[in-house]
Amino acid sequence: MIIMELRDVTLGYIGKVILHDINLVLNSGMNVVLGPNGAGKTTLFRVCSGALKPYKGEVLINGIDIYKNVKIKRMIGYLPHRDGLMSELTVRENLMFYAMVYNLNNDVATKIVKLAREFGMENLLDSPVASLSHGQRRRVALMRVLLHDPQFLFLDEPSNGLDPLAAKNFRSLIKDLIHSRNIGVTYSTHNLYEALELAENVIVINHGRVVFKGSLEDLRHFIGRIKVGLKVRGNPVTILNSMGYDTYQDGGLWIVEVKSEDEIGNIVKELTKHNIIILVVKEIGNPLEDILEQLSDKL
Ligand SMILES: Nc1ncnc2c1ncn2[C@@H]1O[C@H](COP(=O)(O)OP(=O)(O)OP(=O)(O)O)[C@@H](O)[C@H]1O
Repeated sequence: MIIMELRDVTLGYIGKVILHDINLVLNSGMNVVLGPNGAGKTTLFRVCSGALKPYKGEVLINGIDIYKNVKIKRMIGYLPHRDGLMSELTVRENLMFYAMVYNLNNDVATKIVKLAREFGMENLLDSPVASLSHGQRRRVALMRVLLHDPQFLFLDEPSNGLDPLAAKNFRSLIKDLIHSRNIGVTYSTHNLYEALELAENVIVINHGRVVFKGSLEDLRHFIGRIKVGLKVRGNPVTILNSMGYDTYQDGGLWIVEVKSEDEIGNIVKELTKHNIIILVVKEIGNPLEDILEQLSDKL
C-alpha cells in the first residue's frame, strides 16, 4: 500500500506561520478535510501537492520526501480553486496542453479519449471549454489532474458553485475513481453534509492545526452526540421523556440527541411498544460551526 505522510509540517507565507506541526497519514480512499474559511485547508493542499515547501518537517510518499524527488512528486495531482483551464481552447486542446506540461508520451491522444469516455465527455472533446456547463468544466478539470495517473489527488472545494445535482454527480464520479483506480483522494469542503456522504476519514482543521482526525464514526463519538429526527404518528414526548431524552419539534420531525446508534434502536423499540408508529428516522447533520465549537470545547 502506498502511504503519504506529513511529519511535523510547519509552514506559512512571508514568514507568517499558517500551519503548525501537522502530522497526518493519508492512504487510498477518501479523506475529507473540513474547516472554516481561513483555517488553512488550501495551504495544507499546497504543501501536500509539492507547491509550497514547508519551513519545517517533511512530506513523504512511502518514506521519500516529495520535495527532494520529482518522480515521487509526480504521484500527486492537485486541483486548486482555479481549474487552470483555458476557456477559449477546446477540451481536447486543454488536455493536450497539460499532457505536454506533464511531459507525457505519444499515447496521450488515446488516453484523453479513454478518460473522456470514462467521464461521459466524449462528445464534448472538441467543444471550447467556454461553452461547457460548470459541472462539465469541473469534469474536464478532474480529467486534467488525472492525466499523469496520480496516486494521491487533492481536490480543493471541488463542488463549489455546482448545483446540488451536479455536486452529487461529481461526488459519485470521485467515489467511482477511488474504487476503479485505488487512489487516495483528499477533498476539502465547508459542507458537512457532503463530508458525511463522502468521508472514510475526516480531518478537521481550525486555526492551522489539525483538531481532529479519524473515521466518521470516531468523529461522532468524539463529538459525543448524534441528532436524530423522528417522524411519527402519535405523540412521543412522554415516552421520550420517560427514557431521559428531551425532545422538540423541527420541520415536522421530533428531534432527539443520542450518544450512540444503539440508543436510536432502543428509542424505536420503545415507541413501537407504545403503539407510536414510526414513519421516518433520520440523522440530522450538525452544521460545521457546531462541530468546530464542540471540538474546540474538548481541546
Ligand atoms: N498567498 C498568501 N499570502 C499570505 N497569506 C496567505 C496566502 N494564502 C493564504 N494566506 C493566509 O493563510 C491563512 C489560511 O488560508 P487558506 O487559504 O489556507 O485557508 P482555507 O481553509 O483554504 O480557507 P477558505 O476556506 O477560505 O478557502 C489565511 O489567514 C489566509 O489569509
